[in-house]
Amino acid sequence: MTAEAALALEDVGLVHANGQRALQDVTLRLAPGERVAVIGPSGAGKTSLLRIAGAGLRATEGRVALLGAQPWQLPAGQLRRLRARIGLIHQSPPIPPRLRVITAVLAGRLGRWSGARALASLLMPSDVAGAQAALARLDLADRLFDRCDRLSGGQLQRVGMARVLYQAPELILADEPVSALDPALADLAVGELVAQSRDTGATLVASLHAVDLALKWFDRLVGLRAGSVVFDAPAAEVSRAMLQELYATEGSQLPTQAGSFALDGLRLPLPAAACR
Ligand SMILES: Nc1ncnc2c1ncn2[C@@H]1O[C@H](COP(=O)(O)OP(=O)(O)OP(=O)(O)O)[C@@H](O)[C@H]1O
Repeated sequence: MTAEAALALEDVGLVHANGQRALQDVTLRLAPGERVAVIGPSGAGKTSLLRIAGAGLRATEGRVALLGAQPWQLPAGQLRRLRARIGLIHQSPPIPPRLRVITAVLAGRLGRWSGARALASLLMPSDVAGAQAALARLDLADRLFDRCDRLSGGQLQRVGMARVLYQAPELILADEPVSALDPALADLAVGELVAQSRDTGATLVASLHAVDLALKWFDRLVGLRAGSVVFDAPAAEVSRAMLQELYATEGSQLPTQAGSFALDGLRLPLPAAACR
């Protein structure tokens, strides 16, 4: 395992505290700036994988290197600083309901600010333009001063994403970031995550339910099923047979933004490779 990978997992396994195995022998290596979508049926282990990648959960087997460090060997202060270089996007962002949108977005940089600046920003938002610009990218600039508990689930998801765009981390880990968005907004939002990675050089890993979104926006797809990597391939090489095998437990349907569709009647604008 060398230091230059943005993320390296080697033979990683995870058994949850209740004995449930979530991951087995997962080996993945991402170069800095790489963009990877993790796809797979429900329960495949996508969330578990991202939590391990973000040093939120410790693997029970194997080795993990994150931005050149081995997170679980760091003292608490260094682990905190490492986590501040990672942007986590959750399906349901853990944002206190009474917080204003602007404060939630500015919180993206709390880990990098001094204690005094962080406290001052909580009392009096310091970078209104910066927060507004991040929200505008997700078509939410008009909700800047709203309270988060006045937002819909999809709006809240976009606030969580704006927070990470504002944070500008080196590694973005997005766990089903667009599950509550309509197809047009989902496309916009995933496009903005990809643009952020292109513009800043950030490495991006996103778990996605919608196969068409993954194929459209990502260079590389990792298919996960029952805790194991079924394939790890450039998007252009992901074939219908590979997807069929990955989603075999879900019948003949592939999950997409436009709704499930039968593999046999594949008419969606998927890259040519996926229609083979
Ligand atoms: N905290 C937990 N305790 C025990 N088992 C868990 C826990 N979290 C997840 N699991 C189990 O680990 C396996 C993988 O779950 P995980 O949430 O990682 O899958 P997923 O691919 O993200 O699923 P989904 O697409 O439905 O969100 C599942 O069998 C799940 O039941």
